[in-house]
Amino acid sequence: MKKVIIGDRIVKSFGAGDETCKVLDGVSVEIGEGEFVAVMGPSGSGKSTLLFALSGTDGVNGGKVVVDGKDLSEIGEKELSDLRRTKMGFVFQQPTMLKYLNILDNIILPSTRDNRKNVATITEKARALMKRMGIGELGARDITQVSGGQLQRAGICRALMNSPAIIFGDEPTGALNSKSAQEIMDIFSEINREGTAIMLVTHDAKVAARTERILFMRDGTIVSELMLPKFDGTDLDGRVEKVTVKMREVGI
Ligand SMILES: Nc1ncnc2c1ncn2[C@@H]1O[C@H](COP(=O)(O)OP(=O)(O)OP(=O)(O)O)[C@@H](O)[C@H]1O
Repeated sequence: MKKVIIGDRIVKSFGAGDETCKVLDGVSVEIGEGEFVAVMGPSGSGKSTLLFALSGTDGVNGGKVVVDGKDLSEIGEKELSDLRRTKMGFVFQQPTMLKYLNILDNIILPSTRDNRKNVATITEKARALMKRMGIGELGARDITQVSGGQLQRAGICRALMNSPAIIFGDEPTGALNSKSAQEIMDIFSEINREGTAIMLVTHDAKVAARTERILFMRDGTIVSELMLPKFDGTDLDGRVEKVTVKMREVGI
């Protein structure tokens, strides 16, 4: 399987001198094309830091991250930002949307910033995505006039605008009720079935159970891994049970 991202013995520290804190302690992980991966672990174990390192959001202090054959530490700011924009999509717990723009304009903003000529084509793509995500009628609304689940759908539309090879999600369902969370996971499953790799940080066994590989972190290292068949919509309870057993085994 071709790799979208390779993390090789990543070390990440914060602080300096006596105050230095090693948050990632030599983590190696590879994400294959079209893979659906979850990262679980206790609070502070380094999950988000790993996601930020693999996505080039933050630099690393040791080891390397390779995306699309390029070592992120060897490319310039502009190339890194182009790589992130074209290959990666990001979905956070609280979608970071601008208050003075409506939903549609928020979705197209990152794509139109560097491409003012193609606003009509970009808008058309956004509208098609919004329709698919069940928010086709909400483009003109303010971000305060939609529910949390609808706002997250808008965040997913924005992440998909450049047809990325991988979507990173940091607790994307963390602020949603369980029904909305499962609906958002249905969307992620569909996106993944179409070939986009997804890497999600989550505390929720029910979310992790929808993925096919779960990495368990403790104290800045990956201590265990659970493989599951790709989710086909059946036996979610059985999958959740497997994740829960493993969580207990690992001590989460
Ligand atoms: N910018 C930063 N400066 C200093 N310390 C940081 C910074 N970012 C993260 N840390 C520390 O690194 C450790 C790991 O943080 P991280 O957010 O990766 O954990 P996490 O596993 O995602 O936790 P949670 O489940 O609570 O979100 C924590 O101790 C945190 O305080």
